[in-house]
Amino acid sequence: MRKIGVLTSGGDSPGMNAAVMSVARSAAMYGIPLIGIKRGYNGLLRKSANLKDDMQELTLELVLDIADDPGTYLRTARCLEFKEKKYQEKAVKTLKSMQIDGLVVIGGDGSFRGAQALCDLGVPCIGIPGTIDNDLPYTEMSLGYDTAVNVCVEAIRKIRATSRSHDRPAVVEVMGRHCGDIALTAAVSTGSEIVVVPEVPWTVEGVAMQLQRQLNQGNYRATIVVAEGCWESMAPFDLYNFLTSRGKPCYPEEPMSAVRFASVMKRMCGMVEARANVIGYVQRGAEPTARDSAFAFEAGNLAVRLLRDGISNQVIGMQKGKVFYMPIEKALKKERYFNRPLFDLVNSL
Ligand SMILES: Nc1ncnc2c1ncn2[C@@H]1O[C@H](COP(=O)(O)OP(=O)(O)OP(=O)(O)O)[C@@H](O)[C@H]1O
Ligand SMILES: O=P(O)(O)OC[C@H]1O[C@](O)(CO)[C@@H](O)[C@@H]1O
Repeated sequence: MRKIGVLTSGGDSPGMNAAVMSVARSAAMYGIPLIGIKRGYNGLLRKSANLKDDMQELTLELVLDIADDPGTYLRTARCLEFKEKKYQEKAVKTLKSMQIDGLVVIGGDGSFRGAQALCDLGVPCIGIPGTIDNDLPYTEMSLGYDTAVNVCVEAIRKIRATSRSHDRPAVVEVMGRHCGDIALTAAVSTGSEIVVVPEVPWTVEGVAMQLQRQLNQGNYRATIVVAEGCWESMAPFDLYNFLTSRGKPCYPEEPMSAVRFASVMKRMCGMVEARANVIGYVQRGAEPTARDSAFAFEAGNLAVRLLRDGISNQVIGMQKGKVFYMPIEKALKKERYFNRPLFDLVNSL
């Protein structure tokens, strides 16, 4: 390997910087110069006027202290045109011109598809899972998920404390576009009474009945944890007619949201108040937990060792507590498992 490149792609995730630091220390130890590529695959398409805005040599001096920092030092971005072959070929040209013989890609499944495309064009790539969503079925851990869950748990505990003081239920929206893992784990870890996720179809009336059951039991401060993407799996509901007929302004085409959902619950269950909280980007911009940082450290080193040893087109993961690797193509074909029994348990107690 003359040089190795590293990039972060997709949504940022806590632990990405720790992985870059580990890649840098490992590359330095094996005597391989390391180039940091900026803003995901955009950097490989050389969109900036100055080379240094697209890539820079990552010396130890630059990255030794970034491991604990949230966000990603290399910046990240979505680069939609990279799905097209002509742009992938352009990236290969850039890599060749920079004498970069191998690439470490830190990101989620979309980023891994990009890495697979580069592998198909002859560029050795290794993927490190970095997404808070935990939607990569081949691995038990993805950088940022543990941190995101812990941020949610801390927030929900506080929300439940004030909900308890005021005897009023709360709707808490957490991240997860197509994946309800953050919502489910956060709900289980906080004793929240109801959880709603994109994986399981649901009705507004059904959740109102669940909440009513809690109220009937004297639990006036039940927490409904909803995953950001759960509105997609909601059965059609006439929000406009429901809210406007009950004196709450709403426009005809307005979609459901945590705030509107809390309003609907309040009116369906005849409560004085129900409050919505959207935890949002504090989940993604948090400092990594020790668990995420430790995984990043091991994964970063393994990625460089694999490239050094001529092993490529692999993604790194965690299975039964051990770091391992497997072919990207195979990993992307794995079916995702959603813990339905746990989901049913939370909603049935
Ligand atoms: N099929 C594909 N072929 C080539 N590149 C792809 C493909 N899908 C995605 N990418 C590249 O990966 C980038 C990130 O993808 P995506 O937005 O799906 O995020 P991700 O890596 O899955 O992470 P997260 O879901 O956590 O945001 C895209 O903007 C694009 O540059
Ligand atoms: O940065 P954006 O485009 O708002 O992305 C949000 C999405 O990214 C994720 O945080 C994953 O990185 C999802 O949970 C969320 O739906």
